[in-house]
Amino acid sequence: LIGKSHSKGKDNPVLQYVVKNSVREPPVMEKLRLKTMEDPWNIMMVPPEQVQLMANLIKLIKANKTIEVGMYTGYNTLNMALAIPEDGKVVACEIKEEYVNIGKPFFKEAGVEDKVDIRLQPALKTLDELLAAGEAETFDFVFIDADKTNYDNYYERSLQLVRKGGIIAIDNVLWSGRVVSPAEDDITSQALDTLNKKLHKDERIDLSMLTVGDGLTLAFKR
Ligand SMILES: C[S@@+](CC[C@H](N)C(=O)[O-])C[C@H]1O[C@@H](n2cnc3c(N)ncnc32)[C@H](O)[C@@H]1O
Repeated sequence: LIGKSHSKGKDNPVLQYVVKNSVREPPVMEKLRLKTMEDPWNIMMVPPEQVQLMANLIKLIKANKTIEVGMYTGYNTLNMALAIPEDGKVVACEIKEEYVNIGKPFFKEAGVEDKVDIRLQPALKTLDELLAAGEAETFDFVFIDADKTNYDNYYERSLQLVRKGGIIAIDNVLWSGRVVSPAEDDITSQALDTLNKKLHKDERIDLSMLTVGDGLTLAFKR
């Protein structure tokens, strides 16, 4: 697995060629990415080559309402906010205020702050609140990228929240390759492997598992 262009794949000439010859990053996103690179946990950030794919999918399906499960500094939240129409919405789930505060000024600079609805609490609570508020089947695109052991819960909620033809994108599904034979005490790899195998048989979706970044599954709701 090549990995992300700013971490494991930093010195991979083929990946760097891909980035150099295909990434079209808006200046405000470049600023947020560089700011995020100052954070010691920048390895968590979704790479530009991946956010651009998700922006293209969002435009392709004419997504209006989206959800980010695990926002970190908001690089993909900003990406989605820029890809949706003026009246669109991104519900951004995060538990750490320090991360949210890094992203906020860039949402403002991009003029998309009104599209971003930040929920500073556990993502599962937010997804359950959206369902309780009658928002089932009103979302077009969900990106799952928070605590891995909760992924199955996020996936099941997302399937209820997304409309037919909507997309659930699930990040880190290859977990640096560790899903291939998870160690006995590695509950994260085990959880991801179990979810991958469940999705393979799940008749509620069509799917593609991509080797971009740390592995990205696209689940298209039937
Ligand atoms: C891999 S990072 C997300 C990267 C982000 N999607 C991006 O665009 O760069 C995972 C984030 O999920 C957050 N997180 C962890 N557990 C969470 C939970 N239960 N609810 C909401 N966010 C959570 C972490 O604080 C972290 O910022």
